[in-house]
Amino acid sequence: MDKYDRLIQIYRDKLNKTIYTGEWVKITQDRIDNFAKVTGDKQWIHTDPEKAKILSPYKTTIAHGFLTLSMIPYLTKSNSKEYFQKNYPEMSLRINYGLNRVRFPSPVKVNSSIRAKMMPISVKRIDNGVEIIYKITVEIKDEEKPACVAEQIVRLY
Ligand SMILES: C/C=C/C(=O)SCCNC(=O)CCNC(=O)[C@H](O)C(C)(C)COP(=O)(O)OP(=O)(O)OC[C@H]1O[C@@H](n2cnc3c(N)ncnc32)[C@H](O)[C@@H]1OP(=O)(O)O
Repeated sequence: MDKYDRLIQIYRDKLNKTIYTGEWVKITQDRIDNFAKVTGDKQWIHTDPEKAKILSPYKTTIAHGFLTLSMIPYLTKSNSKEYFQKNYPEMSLRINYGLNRVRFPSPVKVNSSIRAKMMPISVKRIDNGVEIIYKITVEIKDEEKPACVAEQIVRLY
């Protein structure tokens, strides 16, 4: 058994279980505006509180869906050194291979709080490595429907 088989063994026991629940993070207008600036997506539904109050079905500004998506590493702390050492023993490199299904079931209204949960749903051997797929659910405080559900594919070497 090599280091990849040992990692697969560890993850087989974690499959379909929530292995991490992050802290709540408030989504401020400032964060939304900064995301609008760096991506060039300045649609009023996100950036104009006065217009949104009158015209938006949500009666306030909402976060870009891609902002929520891009916060997944921060919300799960999965890119930290501590996370890597704890969760991927013996590995030296992690690659974000991409996403499968992504949905934004519920809008994130400004000043609401979100957090992420991680659940490994598949683990398999690949050439000189291991591939793990996580189901990520981003919840909104005091709301039933999540902001985002996504499957993230991670490769470990
Ligand atoms: C110009 C603006 C740009 C933006 O960036 S806007 C910001 C980002 N987008 C949003 O905020 C959209 C928010 N979403 C919604 O308002 C609603 O969403 C919709 C109106 C778009 C659709 O609503 P409904 O037709 O009622 O669909 P459903 O029941 O919400 O399901 C949508 C998909 O989400 C999955 N889903 C819902 N709840 C869960 C859950 N709890 N766990 C896992 N998946 C869930 C479903 O299965 C389905 O998926 P399946 O399209 O593949 O059938």
